[in-house]
Amino acid sequence: AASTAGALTAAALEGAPYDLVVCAGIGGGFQPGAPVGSLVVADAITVADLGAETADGFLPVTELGFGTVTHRPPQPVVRLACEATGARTGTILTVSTVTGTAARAAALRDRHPGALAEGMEGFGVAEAAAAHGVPVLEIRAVSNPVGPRDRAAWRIGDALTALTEAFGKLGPALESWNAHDQ
Ligand SMILES: O=C(O)c1cccc(C(=O)CC[C@H]2O[C@@H](n3cnc4c(=O)[nH]cnc43)[C@H](O)[C@@H]2O)c1
Repeated sequence: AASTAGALTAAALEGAPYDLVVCAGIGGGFQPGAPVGSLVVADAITVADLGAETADGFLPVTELGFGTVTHRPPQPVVRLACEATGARTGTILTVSTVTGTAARAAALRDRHPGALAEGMEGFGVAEAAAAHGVPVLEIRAVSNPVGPRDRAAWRIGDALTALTEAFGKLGPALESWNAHDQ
């Protein structure tokens, strides 16, 4: 969030503001929707653990009466990105603790039925972009299943290769999008 805000501020001060912020990285995939090696583009970027724990369960900040928990990338950009890269689309959760048990994965799926992936940066990046009035896109290549911690199941190299290939297609596809028409 801090780096994104700094880059957006610097660009604006130089008179060359950005039209789009792209948050890209590897992530965990909820099974069976997002297998290892697949790509996910967010139609919603949702922070999963920003709130308060109560005796009756978790309350997101919005239910406490403040803040935001979801940012929605522009639909035309999501569609272009999916068409160009073959990515699936769904909610990408932002967590501050990587999920490491089946119980936590199930709890997240119960609370966020549309969740396909989780990562750690998307919501912070989206908050910074929103503060600058710039749209945001999040793309994740799935390096591991969301669930019981199993380092042997990580495929970071394969995920980074998939992400690199996707980026080769994303740039040209996004050039056909006019930020000012959204
Ligand atoms: O130690 C672990 O069990 C563990 C499992 C998965 C990922 C990590 C990381 O520290 C990676 C942080 C980095 O990668 C993204 N990422 C990748 N997989 C996940 C995930 O399953 N849940 C959340 N974030 C993930 C994350 O966005 C960071 O950039 C450690």
